[in-house]
Amino acid sequence: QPPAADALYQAWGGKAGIRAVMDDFVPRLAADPRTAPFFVKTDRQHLAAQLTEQLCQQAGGPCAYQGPPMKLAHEDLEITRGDFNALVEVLQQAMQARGIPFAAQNAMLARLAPMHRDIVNSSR
Ligand code: HEM
Repeated sequence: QPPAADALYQAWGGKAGIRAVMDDFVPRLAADPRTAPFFVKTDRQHLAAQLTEQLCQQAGGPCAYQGPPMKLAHEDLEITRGDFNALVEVLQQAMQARGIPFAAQNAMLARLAPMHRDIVNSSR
């Protein structure tokens, strides 16, 4: 029997579980010296809500991210591969802190990783 389409969503504890990780993740992004400069003016509640919709959708949950496409959302930011990797590390810290099972952490990262093509736009 194949895994349910929303197995990853369930492993994350549904939308509330995803939101809890994002509420941990966004303040970490604003605190980590590698990512903080990008988020000085950010509305953290808005970002956590938008990320929740997006990760919920990526996990196969009943959500539809309605925000700007990733290329447009990041085009003025000069994001390098190193910046992207730093954000992934901070996300790993948040997932770990919220007790997301390791396999479910990696499955989510695998779904987000291809977005680097639309987000990394600088080699500085
Ligand atoms: C897979 C990786 C990433 C995902 C899924 C992601 C997702 C998002 C989403 C959903 C938004 C909200 C767009 C909106 O509603 O306007 C956003 C905004 C933003 N992202 Fe990313 N992002 C990623 C990587 C990065 C990286 C690597 C950086 C910089 C280190 C970054 C910096 C920002 C900033 C500064 C904003 C704007 C926040 C604001 O409204 O002030 N993102 N991102």
